[in-house]
Amino acid sequence: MIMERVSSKRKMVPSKFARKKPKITHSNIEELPWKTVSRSKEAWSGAEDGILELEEVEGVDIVYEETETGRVAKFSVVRDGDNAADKRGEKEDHLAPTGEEEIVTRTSGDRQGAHPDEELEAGPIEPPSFDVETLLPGWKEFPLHAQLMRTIHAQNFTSPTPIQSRAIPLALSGKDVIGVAETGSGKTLAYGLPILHYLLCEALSRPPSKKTRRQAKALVLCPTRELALQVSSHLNACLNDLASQKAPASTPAFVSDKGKGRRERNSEVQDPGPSQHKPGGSSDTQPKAKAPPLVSVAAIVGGMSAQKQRRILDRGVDVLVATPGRLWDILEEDDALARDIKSLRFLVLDEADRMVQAGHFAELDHILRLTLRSSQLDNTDPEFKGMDEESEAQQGGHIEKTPMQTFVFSATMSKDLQRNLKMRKRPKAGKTKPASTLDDLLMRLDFRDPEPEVIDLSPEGGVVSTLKEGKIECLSADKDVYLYYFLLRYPGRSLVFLSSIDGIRRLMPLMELLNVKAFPLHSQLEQRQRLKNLDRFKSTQNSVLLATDIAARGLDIPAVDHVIHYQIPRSADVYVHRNGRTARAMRKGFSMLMCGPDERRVVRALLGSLKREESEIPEMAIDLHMLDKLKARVQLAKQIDAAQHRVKKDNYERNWLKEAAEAMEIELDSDFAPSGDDDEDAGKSKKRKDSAKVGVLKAELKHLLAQPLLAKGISARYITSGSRPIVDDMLASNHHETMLGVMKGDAADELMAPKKKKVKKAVQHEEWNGIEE
Ligand SMILES: Nc1ncnc2c1ncn2[C@@H]1O[C@H](COP(=O)(O)OP(=O)(O)OP(=O)(O)O)[C@@H](O)[C@H]1O
Repeated sequence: MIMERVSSKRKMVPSKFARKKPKITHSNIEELPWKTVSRSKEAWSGAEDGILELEEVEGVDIVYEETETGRVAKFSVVRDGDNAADKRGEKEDHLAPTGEEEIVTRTSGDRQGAHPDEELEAGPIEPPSFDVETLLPGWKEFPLHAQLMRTIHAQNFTSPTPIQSRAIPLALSGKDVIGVAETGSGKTLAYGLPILHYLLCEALSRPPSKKTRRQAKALVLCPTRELALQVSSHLNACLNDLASQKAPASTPAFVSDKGKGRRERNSEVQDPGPSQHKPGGSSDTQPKAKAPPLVSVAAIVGGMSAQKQRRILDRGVDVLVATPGRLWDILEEDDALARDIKSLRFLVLDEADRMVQAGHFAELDHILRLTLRSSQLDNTDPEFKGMDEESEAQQGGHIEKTPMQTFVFSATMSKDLQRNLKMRKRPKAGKTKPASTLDDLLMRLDFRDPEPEVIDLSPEGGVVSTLKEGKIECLSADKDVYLYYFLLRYPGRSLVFLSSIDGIRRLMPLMELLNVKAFPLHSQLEQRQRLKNLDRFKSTQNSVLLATDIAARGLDIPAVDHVIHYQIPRSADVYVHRNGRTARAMRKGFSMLMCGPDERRVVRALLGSLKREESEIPEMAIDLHMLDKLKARVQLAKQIDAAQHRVKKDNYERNWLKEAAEAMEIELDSDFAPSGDDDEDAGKSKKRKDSAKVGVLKAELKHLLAQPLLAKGISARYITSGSRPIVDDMLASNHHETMLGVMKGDAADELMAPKKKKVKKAVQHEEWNGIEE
C-alpha cells in the first residue's frame, strides 16, 4: 500500500512487499519510511495550496482500532527481511529531522479523489449533505455548510453557545458584528463559522483554476502568537471532517506538519469526507492523489521562520490568522498580499483592546488603513486616500471593491467603546483629533454597516457563572509558602499569573526544588519553547504554568482547574481575562487572588471598576499547622537556590575575567586571579566548600520532602487511634494524597463565609486606570 501525507504533501503507494513471510512492525506515523517524490514544475504550479512537498511511503497497512478516546489509526509496516531493511536504509536520510517547523497548522476540507490537474476540467463540486434535523437538532436553525455541521457534530457541540446563536445569523446575513461575551463562551466559532461557511460555499461554486494564486479573503488579527495559532487550529478543526473517518484502508491521506507541532496536531486521520467532492465522478476504488484543500487557513506569527511563512503566502491561503507585527513585516514586501488585504471579504479583530495595549498599534494601524475602502477614505485623512490611489494606479487602475464584513470580538469591551464602534465616529479630515489610541484604532475600522450589530452578553462584574473566586491575604514575603500550600492542598492544573518575568525566573527553581512540576511562559522565551511549555502543561494533569499576561487572553487550555493571581492584575480587564483561562465552556473553575497588604487598595479599585465590592471575594481557609511545615521546606529551598546562585555567579565572574584577560592579552592582577598555587588551591577549596554546602542543604530538603505531612493530632503510626484516627478516611479513599489527616476537596469548598458588609451611605468606587508595569 502507498500512503500519502502532506505538510506539505506526501503520498502512499500500493505495497510491493507481497512476498513470503512478511515481518510486521507497528510504527508511529513519524517513524514510517517516508520518501520524497520528485515532481515536475508544471505539474504543481499554481495548484499547491499550502503544500510544500510530496512524500510517499510503501508497505504500510493501516489498522483502525476503537479505543476509549475514539478511533485510532495504527500503522503496520510490512517488511520482507533484508531487502526491506535495505530499502529502509535508503530512506534514512530522508527521515532525518529537518529541525524546521511548519507554520500552516492545517490546510483542509480537501477535495479528494482527483489529481489537481484533473480538477481543473471539473465543474462546480457537488456539496456534501448532512442530516441536521436528526443529528444536530440544536443547530437546525443555522444554515451552515454540511462540512461544518459534520465537524460540529464530531466535536460534540450539540447546540450553539449564546454568542454563537446571536452572532451567526447576523454574520450570515451580511451584517457587521461587535460581539462581547464571557471568556470561554465560543466566540472563535461565532465569527469563524460564518466565514468558513462563506468560503466553503464559494469554493464549491467557483470554477477552480490552477493558474491563479489563492487570494486571502479573511484576516483574523490576534494580539498574541499563541492565540493566533490556537484560532488557526480551531478553524482548521472545523474543516477537517473527523466525523466520517471511513477511509478505505487503501486510500487514507494525512495532513501533516513537520516537527513537534505536527505530532501534536496530526495524529488524526483526515476525512476522505469531502470524498463527496469527486470532480469528474472518480470512483473510490481508484488510487487517489491529494488535491488542494477547499479552504485553507494559516497562521502568520512572529518567532517562527518568516521565510517559510512567506512561501506559504506565495502559494496563497483563504484565511490568514495573524499577529499584526509579523503580518506588517511581510506586507511591506509582499504587494500581492497587500492587494489581498485591500479587498478582503472579512476582517476580524479578536481582542482588539489588547492589541492596542500590546504595543502593536503602529502595525495594526497600517494594516487597518489597507482595509479601508475608497468610500471611507473620502471622509477621512487625505493621506489614506493618496495611499489608495497610489495602490490603484499600481494595479492598473483597478482595485476590487468587494464588500467587507467586519467582526470585533472580545470578552471585555466598555460600553463607551461599544457605543463608539456602533456610531463609527470617524472624524472628517482635519477635524476632531482622536481622544485616545483606542479611538484612533476605531476610526480605522471599516464597518460597512451604518448600524453594526452590537451583541453584549458579558456577565455582571465579568464573572462567569461557573467560576468561584477566593483570596488569600498575606505578607508579600509569604506568598511563596501560600502558593506552595495551595498547589499541594489542591492538586490539579494551575495557571499562576505573575506581573514580571523576573518573578517567574525566581519562582521556577524553587518549584523545581520542591518537586512541583512547573513550566514557564513569557515573552523572553523562544517561541518554540513557549509552545513546548504550553503543550507540556496541557498534557500534565498535576502541573503549574508560571506565566505573565501573555497567557491571559484567549488561550483555550482544556481543564485548567485553578487560576492564581500571584500578583494583582494591572487592570480589571486583565483580571477578567486571566480568570477566563478556567471555567470555560460551562466547566467549573476556581480563581484565587493573592493579596499583600500594599495591594489591597489596588484590589479595591480593581473590583470597584467592575462594580464589585472587595468583600464579595471570600477568604480561603488555611490549615496553619500544615502551612508551618511547608514554611520549613520553602525556606530551605530558598537557601539552596541562593547558594547555587552564588556558586554560579562566582564561576561566571571568574570565567568572564579570565576570558576577557586572555582576549586582551593581559595578565590578571593577583587580586583578581589566582597568582600562585596557594591562591589556586584556595579558590578550588572555596568552590568545593560551596558545593558541599549546597549538597548538605539539598540532602536536608530531600529528607524533609520525604516526611509525611501530617495534620494536627494525626499519627501516621497509629492510624486507628490518636485524637483523629485516619483509618476511616483512608478506607473511604477520601483522604488527601500528600497531607495525611486532611480530606480531599475542591478549593471552592474551602472558602470562608464572606465578611459582613458595613452599611455605607453611598459606595464611591475608585476609578481603576491601571498601573504601569
Ligand atoms: N457550541 C459549542 N458547544 C460546546 N463547546 C463549544 C462550542 N463552541 C465552542 N466550544 C468550545 O468552547 C471552548 C472555548 O471557545 P473559545 O476559545 O472560542 O472561547 P472564547 O469565547 O473565544 O474565549 P476567550 O474570551 O477566553 O478567548 C473551546 O474549547 C471550544 O472548542
